[in-house]
Amino acid sequence: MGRARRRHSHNAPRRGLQLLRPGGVMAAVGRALSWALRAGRSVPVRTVSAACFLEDRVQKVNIFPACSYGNSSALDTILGISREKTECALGQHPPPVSYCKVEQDNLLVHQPDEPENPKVLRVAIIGAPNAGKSTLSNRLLGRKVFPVSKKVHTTRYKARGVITEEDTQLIILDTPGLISPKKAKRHNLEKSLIRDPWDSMKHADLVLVLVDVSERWTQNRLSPQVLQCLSQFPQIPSILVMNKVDLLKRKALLLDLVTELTEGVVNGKKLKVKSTSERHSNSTRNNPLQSIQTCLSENTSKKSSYLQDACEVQRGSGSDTSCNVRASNSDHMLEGTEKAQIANHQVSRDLKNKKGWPHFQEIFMLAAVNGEAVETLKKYLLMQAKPGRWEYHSRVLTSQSPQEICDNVIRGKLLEYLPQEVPYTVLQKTEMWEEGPSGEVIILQNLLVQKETHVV
Ligand SMILES: Nc1nc2c(ncn2[C@@H]2O[C@H](COP(=O)(O)OP(=O)(O)OP(=O)(O)O)[C@@H](O)[C@H]2O)c(=O)[nH]1
Repeated sequence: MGRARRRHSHNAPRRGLQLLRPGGVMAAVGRALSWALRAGRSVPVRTVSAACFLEDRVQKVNIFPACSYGNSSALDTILGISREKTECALGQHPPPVSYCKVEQDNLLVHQPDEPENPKVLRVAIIGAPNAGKSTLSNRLLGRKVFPVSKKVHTTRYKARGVITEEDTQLIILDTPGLISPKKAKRHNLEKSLIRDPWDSMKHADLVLVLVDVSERWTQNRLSPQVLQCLSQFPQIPSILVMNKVDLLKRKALLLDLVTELTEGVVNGKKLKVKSTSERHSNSTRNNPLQSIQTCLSENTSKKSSYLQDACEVQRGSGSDTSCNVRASNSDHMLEGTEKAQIANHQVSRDLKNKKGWPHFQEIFMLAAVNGEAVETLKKYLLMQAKPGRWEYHSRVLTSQSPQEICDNVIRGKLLEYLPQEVPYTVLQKTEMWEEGPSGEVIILQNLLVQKETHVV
């Protein structure tokens, strides 16, 4: 879609694309956005799609009747919210970036205002599609800068989020969900979905592997693509983050999952599972895990409440286990040469029976959606930062342009509310981007679909 969008840079719809019709999908999309963004009402839509405010303010989106683009006198009418209300909303939710591209661009090239002894850590977040990478990134940043939806492949390309606290800068590299080139080809997905996670790894000081523990079929194994990524960059320290713990009814299951996902080894030490009852009675045989706690590291501050409630895992003194996974050249993912395909096949075969990674240095369990234990993870990440130059000015929150954020927010909502494959083929075309009377941004975007049937 990204490539197509770049190609399609003008008003006239290209062959195969339809400008959405009055009262058709447009209205449906209008309603979808309206619901999604809790505008509270939907009104007939003619050719204009949506007006929205950046980021958190997007909930103020109105679907409104067409007006002539750039007609500022119409803006007052279509805004539909009072100046006082807007000012209040702006105060509560300052935007993550300036809505003005030039201003954001200037900030991005601005000399970082680093202190005397700056520290930095670049964290690549990788994982299967829908694991919650963007949700976690947003939580860490404390703002919604990355798109989230319940459908897979919401994130289409890598983007950076920046957290600056005191002398430390964390750069969060949010990536598309890892998928195999075969799958990408089958579903005609953009190359960025294959390329970007690998690119992010190249720039990372630490890799955060996110696993959705609520997903029954994949909760106990890392995907072959994740394993491939890890084995390609074994020198980069990695941590395992088990997400969506809130959805897990039986928290004790976490204990088994940790063992499988780590092959029973964390930070070079064998995990020794010990029940709480064993601690008290010195006998596990007759006492299955009942009330269990975890203690994955000596650093107790890293424990999440889930871990504490779930199980106790004690590190034994065993030595590091060797990993049989052979590294492959990531370039083969991009070039698609015959040699690369053979290498890829070989690695896939090697990884086929492998489920976990025995080189994680820490484990976290959290629920990104409600922020549970995310602060603990953030503190840990800040502590991992090493002396190094900041990359961004402390006022930068993301490397994305305002337009990219807006496109993402709307795409996230389309994915959330339009059925099946429809949102994957919608092209977004921004027609208007203007400041409203109270400093809010009014954005009009046309949504273009590929099939006649999607118009109705
Ligand atoms: N219950 C629950 N849902 C979560 C949690 N974290 C994320 N989600 C939901 O999972 C879905 C996917 O989240 P995303 O952040 O878009 O996942 P992603 O890994 O970025 O997805 P891709 O763009 O496909 O790579 C959304 O509906 C989130 O609200 C969590 O901790 N608990």
